[in-house]
Amino acid sequence: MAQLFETEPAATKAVAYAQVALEQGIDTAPTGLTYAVPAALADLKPGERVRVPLGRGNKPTNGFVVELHDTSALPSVKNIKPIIERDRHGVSLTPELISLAKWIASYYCCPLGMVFATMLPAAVKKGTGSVTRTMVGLAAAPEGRPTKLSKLQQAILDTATTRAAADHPWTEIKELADLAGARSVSPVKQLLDKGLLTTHREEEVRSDLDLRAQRAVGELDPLVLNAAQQTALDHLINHLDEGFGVHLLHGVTGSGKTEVYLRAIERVMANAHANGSDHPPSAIVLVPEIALTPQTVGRFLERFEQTNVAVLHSGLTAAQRHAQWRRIRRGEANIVIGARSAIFAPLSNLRLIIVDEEHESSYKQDQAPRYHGRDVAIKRAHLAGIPVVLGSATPSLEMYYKVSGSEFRVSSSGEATSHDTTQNSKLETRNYHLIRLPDRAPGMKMPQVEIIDLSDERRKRYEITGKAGVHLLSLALERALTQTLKDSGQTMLLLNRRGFANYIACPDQRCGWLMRCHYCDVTMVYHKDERLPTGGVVRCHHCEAEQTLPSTCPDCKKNITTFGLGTQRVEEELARKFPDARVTRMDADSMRHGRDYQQCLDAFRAGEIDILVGTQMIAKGLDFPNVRLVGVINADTALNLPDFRAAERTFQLIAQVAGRAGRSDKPGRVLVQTFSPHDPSIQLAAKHDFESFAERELQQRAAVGLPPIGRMARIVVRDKDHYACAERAQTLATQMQQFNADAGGQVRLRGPMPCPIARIADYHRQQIEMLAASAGPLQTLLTATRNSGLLRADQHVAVDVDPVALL
Ligand SMILES: Nc1ncnc2c1ncn2[C@@H]1O[C@H](COP(=O)(O)OP(=O)(O)OP(=O)(O)O)[C@@H](O)[C@H]1O
Ligand SMILES: [Zn+2]
Repeated sequence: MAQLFETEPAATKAVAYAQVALEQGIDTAPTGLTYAVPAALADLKPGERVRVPLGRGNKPTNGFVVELHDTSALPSVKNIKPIIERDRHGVSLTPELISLAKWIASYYCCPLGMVFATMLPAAVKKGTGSVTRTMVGLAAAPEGRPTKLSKLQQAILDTATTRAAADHPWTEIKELADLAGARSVSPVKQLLDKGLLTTHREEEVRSDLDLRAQRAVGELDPLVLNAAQQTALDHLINHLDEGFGVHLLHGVTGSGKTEVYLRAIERVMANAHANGSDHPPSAIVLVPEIALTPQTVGRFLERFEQTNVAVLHSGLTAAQRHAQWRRIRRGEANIVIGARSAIFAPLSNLRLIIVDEEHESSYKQDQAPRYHGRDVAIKRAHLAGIPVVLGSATPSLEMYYKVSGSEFRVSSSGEATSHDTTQNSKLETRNYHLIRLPDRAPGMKMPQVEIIDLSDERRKRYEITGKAGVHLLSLALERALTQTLKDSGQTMLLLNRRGFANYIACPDQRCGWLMRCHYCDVTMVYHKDERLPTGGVVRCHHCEAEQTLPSTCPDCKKNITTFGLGTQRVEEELARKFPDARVTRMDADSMRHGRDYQQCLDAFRAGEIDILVGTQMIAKGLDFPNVRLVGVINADTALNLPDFRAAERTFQLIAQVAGRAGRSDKPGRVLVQTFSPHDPSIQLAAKHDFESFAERELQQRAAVGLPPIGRMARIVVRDKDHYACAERAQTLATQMQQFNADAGGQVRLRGPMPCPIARIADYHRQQIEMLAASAGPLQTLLTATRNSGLLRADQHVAVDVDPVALL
């Protein structure tokens, strides 16, 4: 260290001090470390990405400047290490994003630098695809005496002058020569030698993304909004300049929410000088997973052809993502459509945020920082003082609870009563609005949903055939399929489980052998695969471990049996029963790349597929007018999971997939097969009755203080060593109980206890669950625990605030 100062005193003399948050996240300094700013970097600004030395070995490490100070708050100024250099590609974040990052770091209990790292696409950090071009332009103050110029030299100088006047001061050497009619670049070089032209290096990211190809086709006729759409739009327009507000657009499936978003954005774009900013107005549209929602994206690209749209999602190559980000950062694109992380788009003058399908769990990131894209969107809107629109046919209970100004309070038995929640929520509801689109867009009706009792069905089959056993397709669904095929309509069949069979077992119940993963506490799933000599493979859906299918039980040597449902089995059953139908399966196994979805959906739209079988992937936002039949093979897959949101998920899945039917003037029909025909979430989904479902479910959650009425956080401790895991979890829990008691005991702590899946990928897992009446006490407890050094954000401990996945 000392040497560094002695050898380069002038360059490293500190002109200021910077708080730098390191991307790798340092738990002992969660908000960053102090570094000296050398004279060479005197113009450094907050938000810039820099390289700094770390640790004894001064390992160069990336971080972001959070704040700059004239003096250092640290006692020994001598030992402060200097920043090495700024990011080679000049990457920086806007002040607005710095504020947002600070909130995320504190709310989700994650080191600030890790949040910054998450905000930037990896391709931007690596500079993938960037090339440096040498540009030439007129020299500001030509050196030397004017000399006589050749005709070509003069032509080039004139061209450069004209371009400069037209706001293009810099041109590539070759291009300038071409424009002036010179055959080679030598006259340009001569002018550079004479000092009449000068050079400048410009970085550019090359990528070949053609957004035009992704536009929706058709739908060119301007739609006339129906009354509810118009009311919704008027409401939004009225609030555009009213500052922060959350507007939940609860519109039934096919109610035309997209059209409302489009018009609201049109309005924002038209109002260029609304707030006196130099930058054009901009907007962000979040969609759950772009590969699954190509139609929504297509509609935006179609409508805003003139404006500059950028897309950000995992289907792009690294260079394409980098190029899109640069366009946004430079202000060339001002409408950004993307998945979760697009909420970090570095836009200036942001005026509106839209979160489509806000209930989708894919908005929650499952690694640190474990943020929820929708909630970050709300915070970003709050910081920017602008409206955010959340759209869904099946709103999350979190959002519905907030906007409906619900009367639910945590009951006395739930311990979690607190007066301050009531007051907070009163304050909050003023900014929260509910807009409803109760009917489908003109010309379409909600489909009729029938519930089919599978136990009844089993009995009927037995009476007819004399054979016991479960059939994937009920008689009613079989008949409906036959009819739909005859009418040249299309069908979607949902089964939320991949593979062929999810149980591989010994047929002898006294033996009871069941094939489990070696590394996880779950059963293995059998996948058929004709490309394999064995005809299939047994796979774990949690760690991806694979084995071959055993032919006999390892314990008692009887021939094994496979049972349980899977999409492959449905596909096989359809091939047997409807040999002439064109069937395609759409799940994570059959669709490996973004373009697979695109191809499959294009084929479906073109009518080349009669029956589309798939997991929840097919339930999302798709709009195909010829779908007349939707079948849910088994509505119970999510119902019995050990997760307090099981009913909510079941409701959403059924309501959403049912919503794919009848999206034209032809009526749609939906058949839902279940062993729990009287379950309220299934019953109410069949009636399209979201309100009753929500009221009922909220009442039950209130009774036990669960979210959204109470707030939850969860800590998962994992370790390959069972005892180390249990011990660490116990130490943590004991310490937390103490902190909680010290702070007045406002948090209900549960655990440590094994997670519902107690081992994944050979890691044992223990959890501690926290519930409180509001977020504040959870924050206090987590902060105290972190400050005590017990909550390192390493691979052994995961902190999850507002958890979505509980397994
Ligand atoms: N006012 C209108 N008149 C005629 N058609 C309309 C109108 N508004 C929307 N549509 C059409 O209705 C269909 C459904 O609209 P959209 O996909 O926006 O529904 P949605 O509310 O997003 O539904 P979901 O929640 O199921 O995704 C689209 O094909 C759209 O073009
Ligand atoms: Zn496994």
